[in-house]
Amino acid sequence: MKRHFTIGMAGHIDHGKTSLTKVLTNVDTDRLKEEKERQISIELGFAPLYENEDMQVSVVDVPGHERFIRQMIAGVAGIDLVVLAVAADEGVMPQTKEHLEILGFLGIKKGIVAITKIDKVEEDFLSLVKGEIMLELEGSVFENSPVAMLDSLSGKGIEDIRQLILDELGTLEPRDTKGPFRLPVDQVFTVKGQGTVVRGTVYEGSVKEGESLIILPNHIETKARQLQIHHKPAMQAFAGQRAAVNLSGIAKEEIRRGDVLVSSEHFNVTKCLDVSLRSSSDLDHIVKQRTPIKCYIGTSEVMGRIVFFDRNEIGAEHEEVLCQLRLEEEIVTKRGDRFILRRPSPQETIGGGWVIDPMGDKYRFGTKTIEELAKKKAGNPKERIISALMEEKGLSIQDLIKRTSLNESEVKTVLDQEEFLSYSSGYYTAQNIIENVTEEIYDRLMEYQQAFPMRPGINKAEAVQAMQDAFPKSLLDFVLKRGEEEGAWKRNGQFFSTAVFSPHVPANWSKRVEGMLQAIKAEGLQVKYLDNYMEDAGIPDTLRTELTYFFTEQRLLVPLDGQFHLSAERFDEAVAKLKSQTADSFEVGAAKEILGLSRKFIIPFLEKLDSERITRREGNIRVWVK
Ligand SMILES: Nc1nc2c(ncn2[C@@H]2O[C@H](COP(=O)(O)OP(=O)(O)OP(=O)(O)O)[C@@H](O)[C@H]2O)c(=O)[nH]1
Repeated sequence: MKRHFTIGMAGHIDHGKTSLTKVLTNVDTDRLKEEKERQISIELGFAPLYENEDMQVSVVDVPGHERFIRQMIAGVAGIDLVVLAVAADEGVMPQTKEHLEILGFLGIKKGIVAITKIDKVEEDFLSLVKGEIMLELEGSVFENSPVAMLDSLSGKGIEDIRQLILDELGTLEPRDTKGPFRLPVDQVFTVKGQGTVVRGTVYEGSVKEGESLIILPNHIETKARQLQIHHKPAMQAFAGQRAAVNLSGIAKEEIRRGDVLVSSEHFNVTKCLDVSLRSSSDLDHIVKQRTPIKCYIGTSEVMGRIVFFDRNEIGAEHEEVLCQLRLEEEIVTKRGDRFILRRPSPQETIGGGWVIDPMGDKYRFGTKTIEELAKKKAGNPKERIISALMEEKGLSIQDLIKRTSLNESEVKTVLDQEEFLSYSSGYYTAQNIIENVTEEIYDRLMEYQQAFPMRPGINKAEAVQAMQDAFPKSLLDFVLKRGEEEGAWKRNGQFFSTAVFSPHVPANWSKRVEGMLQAIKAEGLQVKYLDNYMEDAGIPDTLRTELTYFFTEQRLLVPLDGQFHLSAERFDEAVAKLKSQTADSFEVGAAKEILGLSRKFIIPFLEKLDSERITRREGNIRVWVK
């Protein structure tokens, strides 16, 4: 398959980037009128450099002026190789250095040094000039890079650098064009008769004409109606290619630079990132805890703050710091993405680094958090999955792909291992999380039983409700069922209790309660209000509701109309007696006589029979049902 590469041009203002691009590609990237007038490249200029059956190469001419560093960051994201232009007559200048550092932050590994304007230096001095420049480049990505000596005006050295570029590109690993498609938008415009077009470098994956796409972070659905690569129609655009995508059904106002075009929901929309940060070696001020920053990531530029967990400030020490970025707006990112932080004003590079976890959380200040972040940073696929599961307890495959930035097959390979299991269709967790949830549920049952020994256990809905903030509901359902099957607890209707538990009166009250039940039983069917017996037995108010519930639930007493509570034994005897002395049905008068009850007691008693479906009332008579 054809490979696609983008080459970036970096270097100090006026060091010949645009001229070199022009002689290499025959395209004048300084194409805007304003640029022509001011002789400064304002917009990023892209031009095709080379194409054969195996590869297609384009150049992005990155402007050199300090003010335009933001554009350089947007352009460099997605670049395979950087050509650093250094004018022979000036050598390495301050802005060259800033570019070098930014390239380092952006993780650019391959470079070529183009020493331009060699016609401006005596030939005898050239090797000296070259030596000096290479000395300045020590420690940067260009330290061991091939060097070309050029005169862009006469074309001297141009064929050498073209060959160097192709040779270097040949040594690069192919970009992943198989994964989900992502294109950070850097330009949005309307084309007459076509509608909205966005342009950017395809970061990963590929896109086909007609494909359904999503614009993040606003989740707007759209379609790639047409594709263009370097102003020529194309059926498909691949990672590394600069592409223009004509989108259907979208107004220009709905999209802006910094938005990201994706093919699936595999990407995180986030405002809080765990990152590895290195400060700039030129940083001349202290960056304090929660300092406002401007974060450049992909093509987005968002204000935010740095949050440290093991210090309150950083200087120019350049060491790696694990910290967090809290942004004011949502961005789209995944693990491994590079970013640059700048001071909002005066504009100055603070540092840069890469995203460890795109979905950061609130953590405590202290070494424990740093240890966790270090683990996350080092994490192999399995550790990353475990760490995401530990935070969320259970996740779908889609969520795991987002959280870990692994691809689908990597996620599935890890989930196939025995430490993981599916608790609901498509949702996974780890065995030890199941154990933790089991323990937590068990502890809750024990606590509940201690607090309410007279209740049959904890109501399922209540238990799920109480734990739903910490665990997904379907995971709780799964663990409740599994614990029941394994005998960790038992279920009685809607109630769960530990396996050996049965509701009981607390030992210190059992004697009095027993006496009270005897007293109620002794009174037969003509009882006083339950409260009177409680009073007589010296049962405190606080216990009465629980006890009443217990008596009914355990069927020690049968409540009539909520006022009287009969001993269950006496109630059953009365039902048996009535049944034995009547035929299929009976009238109130007959029941009164048989049971020797006054109207005050017989009516609630018979209504109880109806409500228990022992009898059925039909006008004046009651028919036995069972
Ligand atoms: N003599 C000589 N002049 C050159 C050479 N390359 C570029 N120039 C001149 O240097 C000036 C700046 O060149 P550009 O190519 O625009 O430089 P640039 O780095 O793209 O500048 P910015 O885009 O503004 O950062 C122009 O006047 C060019 O004609 C060269 O090899 N020899």
